[in-house]
Amino acid sequence: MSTWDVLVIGAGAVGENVAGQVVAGGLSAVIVESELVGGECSYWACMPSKALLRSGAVRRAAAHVRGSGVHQAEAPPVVDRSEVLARRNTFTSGWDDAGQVTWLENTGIDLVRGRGRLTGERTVEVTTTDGTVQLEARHAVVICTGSDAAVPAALAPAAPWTSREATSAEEIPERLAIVGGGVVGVEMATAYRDLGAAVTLLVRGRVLPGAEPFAGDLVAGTLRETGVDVRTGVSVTEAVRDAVTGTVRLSCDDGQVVVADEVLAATGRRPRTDDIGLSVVGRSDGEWLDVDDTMRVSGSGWLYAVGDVNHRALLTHQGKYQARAAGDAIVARAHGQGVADHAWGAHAATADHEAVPQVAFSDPEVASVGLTAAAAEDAGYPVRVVDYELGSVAGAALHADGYTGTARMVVDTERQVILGVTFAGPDVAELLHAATIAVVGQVPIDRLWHAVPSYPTISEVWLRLLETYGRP
Ligand SMILES: Cc1cc2nc3c(=O)[nH]c(=O)nc-3n(C[C@H](O)[C@H](O)[C@H](O)COP(=O)(O)OP(=O)(O)OC[C@H]3O[C@@H](n4cnc5c(N)ncnc54)[C@H](O)[C@@H]3O)c2cc1C
Ligand SMILES: NC(=O)c1ccc[n+]([C@@H]2O[C@H](COP(=O)([O-])OP(=O)(O)OC[C@H]3O[C@@H](n4cnc5c(N)ncnc54)[C@H](O)[C@@H]3O)[C@@H](O)[C@H]2O)c1
Repeated sequence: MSTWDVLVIGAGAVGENVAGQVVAGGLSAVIVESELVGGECSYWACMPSKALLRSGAVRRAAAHVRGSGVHQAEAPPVVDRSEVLARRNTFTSGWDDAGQVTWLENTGIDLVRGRGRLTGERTVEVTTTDGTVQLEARHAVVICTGSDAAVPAALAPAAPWTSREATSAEEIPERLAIVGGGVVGVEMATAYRDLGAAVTLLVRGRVLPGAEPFAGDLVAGTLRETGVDVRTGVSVTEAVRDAVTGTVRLSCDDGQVVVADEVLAATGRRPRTDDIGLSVVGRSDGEWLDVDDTMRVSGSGWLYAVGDVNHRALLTHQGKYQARAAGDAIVARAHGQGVADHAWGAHAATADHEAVPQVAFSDPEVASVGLTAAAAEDAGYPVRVVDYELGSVAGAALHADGYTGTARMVVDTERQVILGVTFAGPDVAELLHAATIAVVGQVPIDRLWHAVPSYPTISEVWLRLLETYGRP
């Protein structure tokens, strides 16, 4: 039995951050990884997907500025597929984790390669290529095993692509059907359209159902205008792959049939907690893990669950935020120090509840933080919603000819603070952090009038939103 202060299972971005945080706090840490150090985000999610999207986004942006030399009729698709894929491959380091392993070594984090499983209080067995090893933690075990794509039963017989195949593909299918209109669905519809595939997006409800409705409508409309066959309110009931040609035939509940060369299941995630020994803490394998705000698994004093696996916010930046809180809480508890687990305390991931930022890098982008108008009303806040057309802002008009987009601010009228903001339009991603600061800081509306946006930037929409709301 080898012993460390903290044992982390899963070396995705989140596990790495937990381990880094506890080592910085003076504890020893070992991390157990069954695939690639760096996890989903580095090799099959954020990085390759954004790399696939970037070239098309640049070409689109140029096509919307007269005189750039790129004409609207020329974009999409991108000019050079193989260059896009090659650029994507540099961001995944060719699916080689040597660079991340060097980071672990330089940070003083030990690595055991293999599959980890809880065997008792603070003990983990790792199945390696050479057999099993037993590890023990003095203070805490942290589960950071992430999530896998959830494939609906109706699609499973056709062995669909998941986000892994979509982000690592070396060939672009001529016809790609995508099932699911969440973030993966719209981002991959945008990327594969830009790469020249004929894309059909099959959505059982609305596009981007978690966002403000105008955002999903704008994305659906733009995808349609640029050649994507977007069908909403439709469910796939059967999927069959032809054994000879490899083509996939999808039958839908409205009687339509879609034939494609490949189908992508973009239908959400399931926890990677199969067979990891959760009975040790009275839980069942295969469950999402409920945690308190310091990421401690409910009812346990030593087991933490951080990142996707706790299902609080399935985003890299939010998982890393949780990792900083949990890592520092583990260090404080190990040293017998107090833990600031009150709302917005140093050891509490309070922002997970009502202040999560997210950008969908679709065409156009959707950037949001905090509560939508509907979520704020459901939560019982007294709400006033303020909308402003981004195209009327001078900076946006300069940014792109015919700029189309909308900004929404959701205000708590009792406290006069902002509960949520959504921007939908070209290149809005970088606008988001100002909104995040306003929401997390609960900056009073009357003080925001003194935060002057530079002229002529798209950020001037802040002033327009305030003017529309009226000075309190
Ligand atoms: C297509 C796609 C695009 C995305 N884009 C973005 C984006 O742009 N921005 C964003 O913020 N988020 C994005 N996300 C979400 C983001 O990828 C996840 O939130 C993030 O990867 C979660 O990190 P994690 O460390 O919790 O889990 P993971 O990255 O999944 O890491 C878990 C690690 O644990 C290992 N593991 C699992 N079980 C065991 C075991 N028993 N023993 C040992 N090791 C184990 C796995 O091999 C893996 O390396 C995207 C997701 C997808 C699918
Ligand atoms: N840019 C980003 O931040 C980014 C990009 C991609 C993914 N992610 C994260 O990864 C996670 C997974 O993304 P996702 O798009 O797979 O999940 P999601 O939950 O965002 O969307 C899944 C969609 O599939 C639909 N769906 C579920 N089951 C279905 C079925 N049987 N048939 C038809 N439709 C079905 C749902 O209604 C939903 O609209 C998300 O939590 C997301 O936040 C983030």
